[in-house]
Amino acid sequence: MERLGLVGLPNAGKTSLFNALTGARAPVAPHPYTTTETSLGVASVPDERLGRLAEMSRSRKVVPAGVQVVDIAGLAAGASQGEGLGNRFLAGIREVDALCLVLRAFEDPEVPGESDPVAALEALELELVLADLASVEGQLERRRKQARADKSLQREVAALEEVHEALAAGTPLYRAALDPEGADARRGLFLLTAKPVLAVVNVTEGDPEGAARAEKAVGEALGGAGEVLAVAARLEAEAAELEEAERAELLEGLGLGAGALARVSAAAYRLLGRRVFFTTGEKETRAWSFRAGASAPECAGVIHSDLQRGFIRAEVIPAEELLAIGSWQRAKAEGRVRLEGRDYQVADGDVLEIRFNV
Ligand SMILES: Nc1ncnc2c1ncn2[C@@H]1O[C@H](COP(=O)(O)OP(=O)(O)OP(=O)(O)O)[C@@H](O)[C@H]1O
Ligand SMILES: [Mg+2]
Repeated sequence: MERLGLVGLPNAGKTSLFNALTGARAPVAPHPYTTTETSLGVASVPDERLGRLAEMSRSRKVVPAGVQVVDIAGLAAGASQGEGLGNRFLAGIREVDALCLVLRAFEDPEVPGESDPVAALEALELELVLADLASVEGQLERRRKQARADKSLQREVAALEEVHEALAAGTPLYRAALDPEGADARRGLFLLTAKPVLAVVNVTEGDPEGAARAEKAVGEALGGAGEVLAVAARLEAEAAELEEAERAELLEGLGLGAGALARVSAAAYRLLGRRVFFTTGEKETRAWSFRAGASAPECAGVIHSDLQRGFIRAEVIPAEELLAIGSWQRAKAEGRVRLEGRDYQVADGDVLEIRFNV
């Protein structure tokens, strides 16, 4: 499962957001460095097609797709030099697939710290860039020496130099315009700012104008490098403790729609290039996560390795089409369920039934 790491200054509301997304009850407090160990949880990805399919099939169980969320210790200025919980913080970030920058925009005199999301973004970016710069500088020296003897390393050196130049100018790699040719060489560097990002602006509840303003300012500062979502994390964390129906009612009443979980997990899915397909029957209806572009046997393997090994064919119909027809049997009888082979690229929202033989 892909991992989304919550990154922010102390007291930004990372754990509140973590609790809102995962339904966990990790400690939240108005003092910095409440979180010292990284905690892991799973955010389910709400999908309204799932409930409708389950209803159609009268399924006994419904299983949504998920994304792993990692609550990382707060970052302090100077973390790249080992300040605050410096190294622990950086190690936590290395292990995730995408970054969710949590930026404080709520006002609360009880909670120490600034409420300036753009300044917070700059502070975070500076630390991440400095950490990357330190790793690139070490490697660049070594590679330059090696390239004198081995000309085949020159391309790698060129890629490193390009990265070094961007970082030295203070630009995180997620918004640097880098030569696609150097992508392979860059992957081997495991740099923090090479990961895709999204930003959550943690706003005061019940202030839509303030939220829109903060969202816009951060969007401009990020320069289109990532999606920006305004979330009232404290309120959403409280809502996450309620029963599902009560929660939906509360969020609906406040004009928050499906809430932060739906918006943030959907944004993370887009960012990570994830897609879902469905299986549906009386036993269960389930959403399965796969990488965009995966073939039918690869998707079968997401369900079980036996299904990939013994893959024969996939029966396929888009969820919306199936829902309009109203039953799998009828869809089959009407010839609307397609039979696809090994080369079929599964599309987001496909309902699959795998024929296999082991
Ligand atoms: N949108 C909000 N409005 C008002 N208060 C908030 C909001 N979000 C979080 N808080 C409060 O801010 C304080 C810090 O929140 P939280 O513990 O989630 O931050 P954190 O980023 O995890 O901090 P740390 O770095 O110490 O782990 C808590 O008292 C929390 O209730
Ligand atoms: Mg915390």
